[in-house]
Amino acid sequence: MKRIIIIGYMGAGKTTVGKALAKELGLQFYDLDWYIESRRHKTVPQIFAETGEEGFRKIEHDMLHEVAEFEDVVISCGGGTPCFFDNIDYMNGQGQVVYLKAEPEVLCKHLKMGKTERPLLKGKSSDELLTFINEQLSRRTPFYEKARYQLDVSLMDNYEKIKISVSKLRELVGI
Ligand SMILES: Nc1ncnc2c1ncn2[C@@H]1O[C@H](COP(=O)(O)OP(=O)(O)O)[C@@H](O)[C@H]1O
Ligand SMILES: O=C(O)C1=C[C@@H](OP(=O)(O)O)[C@@H](O)[C@H](O)C1
Ligand SMILES: [Mg+2]
Repeated sequence: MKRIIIIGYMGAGKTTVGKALAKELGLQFYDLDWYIESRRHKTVPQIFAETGEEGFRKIEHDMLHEVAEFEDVVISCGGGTPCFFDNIDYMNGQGQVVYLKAEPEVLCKHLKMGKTERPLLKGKSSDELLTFINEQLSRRTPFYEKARYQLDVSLMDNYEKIKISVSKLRELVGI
């Protein structure tokens, strides 16, 4: 039974790489944010607007316990998932957890390119975004570093190289 769980900061490429990895391995792919949206019939920004971050974190915790029971899956979490409750310890007990790591500048670049709406970053200028990432990343790193595996994707920073990220990830996890 395979269960690979991908964590890391917003913009690291968890959703993108997780999906590509699942496809290559013929495993089912779950993105925790998408799962929450389909179970709650609401978007992540709507949930934040209606229940605040605190409400979102409770839902995220409960939904994590649903998806992390599924077998033969790749699960991509949200950037904050490992940093609340005992989520990271739970994930480590459930599967092979990989921290997708990237430099703040790379995260910033990805976040500006993507279309996904992220309530925590809304309305920030370029400078504010980089400052925010630096601060929040240093608070979150101790949680991310509890992952069993780490893969730095800073040097794999273009679409062709997503394939390389996937094969390095496979090598790392031994799958
Ligand atoms: N290795 C990469 N090279 C270039 N762009 C990437 C790479 N990984 C992700 N992206 C882009 O960065 C944005 C954020 O990726 P996403 O997978 O949503 O990150 P996360 O789920 O970690 O927040 C997306 O627009 C995605 O296409
Ligand atoms: O880092 C965070 O706290 C969040 C990351 C998002 O997921 P991605 O990391 O996939 O963007 C999403 O769960 C929500 O907007 C909160
Ligand atoms: Mg994502």
